[in-house]
This record gives sequence, structure tokens and C-alpha cells, in this order.
Amino acid sequence: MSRFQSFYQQIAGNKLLHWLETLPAQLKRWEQDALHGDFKQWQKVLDHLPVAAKNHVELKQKVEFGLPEDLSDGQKQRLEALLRQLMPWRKGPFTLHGLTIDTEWRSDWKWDRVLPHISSLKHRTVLDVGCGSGYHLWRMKGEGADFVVGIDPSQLFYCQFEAIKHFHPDPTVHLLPIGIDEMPQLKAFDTVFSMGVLYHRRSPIDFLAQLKQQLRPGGELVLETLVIEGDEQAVLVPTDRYAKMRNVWFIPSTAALLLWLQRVGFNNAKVVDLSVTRVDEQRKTSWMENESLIDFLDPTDHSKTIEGYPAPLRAVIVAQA
Ligand SMILES: Nc1ncnc2c1ncn2[C@@H]1O[C@H](C[S@+](CC[C@H]([NH3+])C(=O)[O-])CC(=O)[O-])[C@@H](O)[C@H]1O
Repeated sequence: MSRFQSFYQQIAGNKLLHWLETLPAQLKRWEQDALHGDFKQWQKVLDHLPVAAKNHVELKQKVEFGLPEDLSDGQKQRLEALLRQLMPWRKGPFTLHGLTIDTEWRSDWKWDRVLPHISSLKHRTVLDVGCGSGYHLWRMKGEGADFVVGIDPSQLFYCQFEAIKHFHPDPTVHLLPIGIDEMPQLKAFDTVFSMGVLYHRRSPIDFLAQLKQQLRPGGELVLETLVIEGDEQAVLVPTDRYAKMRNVWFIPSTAALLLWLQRVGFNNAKVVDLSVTRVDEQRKTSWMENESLIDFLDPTDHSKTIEGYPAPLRAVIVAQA
């Protein structure tokens, strides 16, 4: 039986039903391709996670499942050793039975910037495009969403999500290991989030159109991305790397981004937050030991990246389909 069976069952009777025409074949191919190398090792980690009481759940202020007293000291040490095999942990933090996975990013701070500006998620069907390990999926559920789906093609992030879900197997929260290009036009979600993805896309305007194709008419887009200062014609295309990332293509001004959204047919697009990313929001920890933001900035001037571009400035934009 497919590992995605419970997802298929959940959508069989709802407005995502049409997805069943394409998704099972895609995920079957994914399962066939994935089952070797690192993924096989990560799967072993998932298979060995301890079974413990599931009666403590906190999703409103943070993502925390289980109490410390539910596991013996030995089980806790084993849990930590297993979860460390899924490093690097980038998006979080998560607390499981008192063990905190101190991730590279304080994704909770991003959520705090986004939440005050969006429509209530109560009873909504929500999609998060490029959800990473799924941290925000849990916070969306905490805000009362009926059904939450994240998509992200990374096998590691899928395994990290499944490790967290092991401690709270909520049948209404799912991560599917696919990219946006593999999605049919569902026009069904009440809210679509895409945070931290637009600058990784080679065709950002097509990407915005793809996000719109997932929303029902009148549904809400919540977009978070890197921006620069400037007018509606201002867009930075890095010569090579941006903040040491090779896969950054377009960093528009907020004015340009609003124009792009208007051109693909979104209404009422508004910039609701603008924040410079701080070195305490993205940093090296014992769960992510590689370089982090401090290493990507000019050591003598934190207003610039190491390549001399403006340092990361992030905007949150809300718009209607
Ligand atoms: N084609 C694609 N389709 C879907 N996802 C993709 C694609 N390509 C890459 N990704 C995924 O987009 C995520 C971007 S990270 C943002 C995480 C979270 N949203 C956050 O706001 O913290 C930010 C960063 O790494 O710069 C990664 O998890 C990729 O695997």
C-alpha cells in the first residue's frame, strides 16, 4: 500500500478530489525513485522513532508534541540521536517530549510577522508551496484550518516532516514530496502560502500564475520573498551568487512585485510587512552546523551580502485571486 494512502482517502470526498487523477501516478514514481541512498537511511530513522503517549499538543504559540515524562531518559537520548541523523534541520523549532530541535531558522518569527495580516484560517483548506520541513503547516493547523497540505520536493524535508508527524499523526496535515510544476490547476484552496520560494524560481511571473491556479476565485495568496528597494522597474538578478546561494534568480522591489501580481490577475495586493533578516533569526546551531547568515554577509558591513548586494530584506504580500 502507498505511504500516501491516508492522503488519498482524505481528499476522496472533498474539493481536492480532482487531484486523484494525476497524483497517485506521480507519487508512485517518486516512491520507486526515492527508495535508496540517503532516503533509505532516513526511512530507518522514521521506523525506529519511539512510540509514546500522544496527549500533549501545542500549535498556537509554538510546535510542541508530547511531555518529557512520557519517555524514559534512555528513550529521550535515543530520540535525539535518531533526529540528529536527519540533520541539517533548517526550519523550526520543534519540541518533542521536552527535546527542542533548535533549527537554523526561527520560522516562528516569520509566522508572527505573517499571521496578523491574513484572513482567518478557520475551516480553510490551505496549501503551502515550498513548505520545507513543514513548520508552518502545523501553525496553520493551530489557527483552525480544516485541511493543510504542503508541497516540497526535498526528500530530507519530507522525512523531517514525517518524523514530527510521528508524534502527532493528524490526518488533516500532509506534506507531499512534489514541486509546484507537478501540480494540476486545482483552483480549490482557500489560502495559498508561498514563503521563501519566489527568488528560487527562474520564471517568477509564471510561478505567480501557478499559485493563482491553485486558489479558488476570491481565495487568498500569502507571499513572502526577498525584495530590494526601488521603483516598479527595479529587479536584482545576481551576476552569480546571492548570499552564497547559487539558485537565486529574481529579487524585485515591492513595487515591481505588486505590478507582477496585478499582471497575472491578482486583486488588492498589499505589502503588509517588510523586515531585514537578522543574524539571530537565521543562524548556525547544533542542529544545523553549516554556514549561516552571518557568513553570507559582508563582515565589515552587515547591510551588504558578501557579494556586495543589499542584505536580505523580506516582504510579506497578501492578495486575492
Ligand atoms: N519547484 C518547487 N516547488 C515547491 N517547493 C520548492 C520548489 N523548489 C524548491 N522548493 C522548496 O522551497 C523551499 C524554500 S525555503 C522556504 C521554507 C519555508 N516556506 C519558509 O518560509 O521557511 C527558503 C530557502 O531555502 O531559501 C525549500 O524547502 C525548497 O525545497
